[in-house]
Parts: sequence; structure tokens; C-alpha cells
Amino acid sequence: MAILVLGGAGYIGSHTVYELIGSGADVVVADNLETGHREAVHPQARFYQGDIRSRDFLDRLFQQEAIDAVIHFAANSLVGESMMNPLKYYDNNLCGTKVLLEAMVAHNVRKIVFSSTAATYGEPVNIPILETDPAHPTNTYGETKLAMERMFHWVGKAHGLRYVSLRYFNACGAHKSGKIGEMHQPETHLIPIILQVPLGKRKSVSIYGEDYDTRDGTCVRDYIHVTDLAQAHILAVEYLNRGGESDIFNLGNGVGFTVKEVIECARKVTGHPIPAISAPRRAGDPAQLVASSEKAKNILGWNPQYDDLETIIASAWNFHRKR
Ligand SMILES: O=c1ccn([C@@H]2O[C@H](COP(=O)(O)OP(=O)(O)O[C@H]3O[C@H](CO)[C@H](O)[C@H](O)[C@H]3O)[C@@H](O)[C@H]2O)c(=O)[nH]1
Repeated sequence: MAILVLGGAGYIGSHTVYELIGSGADVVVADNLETGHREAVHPQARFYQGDIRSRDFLDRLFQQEAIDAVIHFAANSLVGESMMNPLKYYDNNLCGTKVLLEAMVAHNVRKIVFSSTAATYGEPVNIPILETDPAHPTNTYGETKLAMERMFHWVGKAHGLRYVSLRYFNACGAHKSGKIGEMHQPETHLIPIILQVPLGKRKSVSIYGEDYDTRDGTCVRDYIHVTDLAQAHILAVEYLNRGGESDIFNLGNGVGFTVKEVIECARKVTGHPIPAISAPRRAGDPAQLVASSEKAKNILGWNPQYDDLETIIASAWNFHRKR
């Protein structure tokens, strides 16, 4: 039977499809291509273009393919945009997941691995953040992802569905082949924005806020390589296949870098001066997000391979230069 990857043309989805196919899995990808890229879909995956808000589309898909488990990336995921257009996030993220769950229950598909986020925590009460810490999102994006997790919880209880929710910290880097990587339109994520300067696409990078309560006043984030995230999805499917209970896992490196430190590291990797200018805070940004991923390591057997920021940025730089 196949694994259905929803949002498999997107950044983390496409990397997960590469790892799944590398592990010998049969993979079906569905994506509405609103933010995904057709060329990022692995050539060995069967591709369906469509939207998870369409029950007809999902019914056809589940009738045509024998699906054993779903990996769900199909959502909007920009913190800034979610603050300016919250209803877009409620519509796609929550309504889309509602239709998906109805279709899964109707077609007797009972395992789902879900792309969640550190943004569910809001301002953390502890660093590093544990899965048991309170979740009070400071932006609409995190709020909708938390509500999606709760939807899995209650639907799971009612219909015997089991889920694994993976709360990623800051996904970054690119596939070692340089064939796929991070390419949002427009780009808002820190590392690809920084790399646009040495690529000649922008003159400088703006630092959103230098007055946070952190070691240099800029926001601290936990940067985790996309291939390590992709591997965690495979481990999560295996966990559900061996009867694992529904659960939530953080995925990060456990080390935080400030915005200024990330820029400095990119200067080292690219050999470019990368000018940075001060800008106001961005709405919805918590000061610090750093993960404890001990639970994923202990229970899923996750073992991230990329533990240093320089290697991560170098992989992103390799992808962007090839393009
Ligand atoms: O031009 C920029 C872009 C970003 N930043 C700063 O860099 C940090 C990282 O910003 P990103 O936009 O790259 O990432 P976020 O931390 O906002 O969010 C990312 O990580 C979250 C979890 O931490 C969610 O998963 C979300 O989907 C994902 O976009 C933030 O402090 C942001 O303010 C800048 O200073 N300048």
C-alpha cells in the first residue's frame, strides 16, 4: 500500500518524498500547487493536483489509490501573513483538515503524520521547550496548527484514528543533491532571504527587532535541517505501523542562534559581506524558540545528522547557486 503525502510539492513535503522513495516506499503526492512546485515532486511519486478542501478530489484519490497512511503538509505556514490574513489560515488549515479527516474516516484510513510547529507554544515558559509545556500561540498560524492537533485528538477518540504530530522548529537547508530546496514566493524565511544578498537579488537583509530580551537583542531560533525533518516522518509512520499511540514530538537541534548569528554564519559560508539593517519587530514573533527533542530521540529513534549551522547554510547555498 502507498503513503499519501499531502503538500508533497512544498519545501518539507518534497524532501520527505525523496527520503520515502529512497527508503523503498510507494508514494502518492497531492498538492494544489498554490505554494508548491511541480518540479519538486520526485519523478517516482504518482502526482495528483488538487485541493484538500475538495471532498470530491479526496474521494477520487482514496478510491484510485490504496492508501495506508497520510503525511499531511498541506497548509499555509507564514507567521507574518497569518497575522495580516487570519481567515486564509482558518480556511485552508482548519477547514482543509476537517474535509481531509471526513474523507479518511469514510475511506477507512486511520494513520496520519502531521506537520505541526513550534509556533503552537507561543512565548515559551522554559528553554528548551518540552512537549508538556503550555501552548499559547502568539500568531494565527500557530493557533490553527494547534487547533488541527486538537481535531486529530477528538476525531481519533471517536473514530480510532491515530496520529503523530511533529512540531518543527525552524526548517532550513536543502537536499544534498541540490535538486530541491527552499523556494517560497515571495520569500519571507530568514536563511533564503539572507542568501538573496550574495545572489544579487537584494541589497541587504532587514533584522526584525533588536530589542528582544536575548544575548544580542535579536530573536533566537532553533534551525533544523529539512532532511533530518524528513527522516522523522518516516520514523513516525513506522511508529504508527507498530501500533504506537497518538503523540506529539518536538523536532529541533536544541541549540538556538540569534538572527545576527545566522547572518554572520552566512557571511562565512558565502564569503560575501551581506549588509544588515535594523527594522521594526514583526508581529507575532516570540523572542526565543529552542526545542528539547529528547522525546523524538527516545521514542521514535530520531537521530538528526546535521548538527551545525554552517553545514546547514552551506547546503542551502549549494541549492540556490545551482538554481
Ligand atoms: O528578513 C527577515 C526574515 C526573518 N527575520 C527573523 O528571523 C527569525 C526567523 O524567521 P523566519 O520567518 O525564518 O521563521 P519563523 O521563526 O517566523 O517561523 C518559522 O518557524 C516557525 C516555528 O518556529 C514555524 O514553523 C513557521 O512555519 C516557520 O516559518 C524571526 O525572528 C524573524 O523575525 C528577520 O529578522 N528578517
